[in-house]
Amino acid sequence: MKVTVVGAGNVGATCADVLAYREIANEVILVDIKEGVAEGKALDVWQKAPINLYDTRTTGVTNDYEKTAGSDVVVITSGLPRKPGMTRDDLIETNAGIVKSVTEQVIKYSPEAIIVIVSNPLDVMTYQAHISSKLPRTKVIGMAGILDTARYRAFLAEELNVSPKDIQAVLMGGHGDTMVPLPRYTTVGGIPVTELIEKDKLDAIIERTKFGGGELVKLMGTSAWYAPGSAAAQMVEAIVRDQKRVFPVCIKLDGEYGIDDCYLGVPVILGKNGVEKVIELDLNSDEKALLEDSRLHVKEVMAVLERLS
Ligand SMILES: NC(=O)C1=CN([C@@H]2O[C@H](COP(=O)(O)OP(=O)(O)OC[C@H]3O[C@@H](n4cnc5c(N)ncnc54)[C@H](O)[C@@H]3O)[C@@H](O)[C@H]2O)C=CC1
Ligand SMILES: O=C([O-])CC(=O)C(=O)O
Repeated sequence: MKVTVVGAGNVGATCADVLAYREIANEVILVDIKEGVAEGKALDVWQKAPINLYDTRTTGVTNDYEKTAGSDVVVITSGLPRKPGMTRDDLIETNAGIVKSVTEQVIKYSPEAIIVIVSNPLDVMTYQAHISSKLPRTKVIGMAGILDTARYRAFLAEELNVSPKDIQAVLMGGHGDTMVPLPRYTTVGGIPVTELIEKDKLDAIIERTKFGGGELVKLMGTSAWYAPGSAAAQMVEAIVRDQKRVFPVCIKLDGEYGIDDCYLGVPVILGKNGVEKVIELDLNSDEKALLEDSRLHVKEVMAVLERLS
């Protein structure tokens, strides 16, 4: 299995590292526009192989898409990260141009690839890659839900003093402040979370999750990379190993949840064909209202993209 990661910055390099040391792919190509960056980071990951004992070949290139030919999965992380005081949506103008040109080059050499978008604003960059690639919607998907759910699970594990491994959760909607965590579908070792935590504490964790990306931007002056890079690699693993994992993933909705023509995070089954099924939960009226807020927000940002192009 061959996987290309475009953007050898914080998230892209982390993703390539996880793909290599967990031997998720046989071959990883790291691409960046900045001369030497991808080559250097790929070489560094390869030099770690004898220490951490893996044999995934990792190669870096500067804008040379011929080397990415025949990739099974392409992860796109190229683009600006936000700085303190910015929203993800503020990145749209620069990142739309980057995602468009990268997608066009990737698809030229890997027409059968499944594309995983990471660049922000996530839902609308997935839209951009979908229209630029002309691939079916099931093969152009965005990474956000695994990360947002991981933050929610990590905060709950800390509060309840349990292993994060035992917390299962699902989170829907856009990757932003309007994301929709679903306490009704959150369990701790099979026990509904609402039986283990007071409502005000759970509400505080949900609020912290919604602003989880911003919390890290404030601390570091740029956005997160360890959890995002690992989350993207987990999506790649589900695809290349045909694992049929159930994850929240951003995809264009075509009638599911009564929503048409909008890119939103929803639970899906992820396997070798990309999204193999969108799982439709029976949402209650409060959850439906939150999802509708999220849809309206993403639609507004989609309209900005349409005006730009
Ligand atoms: N979906 C999500 O949950 C998350 C999304 N992100 C987003 O991922 C993106 C990357 O974040 P970082 O890695 O932290 O940024 P970074 O600045 O560390 O890396 C971005 C890399 O993209 C490269 N690049 C720019 N234009 C390019 C082009 N045309 N072709 C190839 N490479 C190009 C840059 O040279 C740089 O090395 C940002 O847009 C950020 O907002 C970050 C974390 C989570
Ligand atoms: O917050 C950001 O800008 C990066 C991101 O999407 C996240 O970490 O959730």
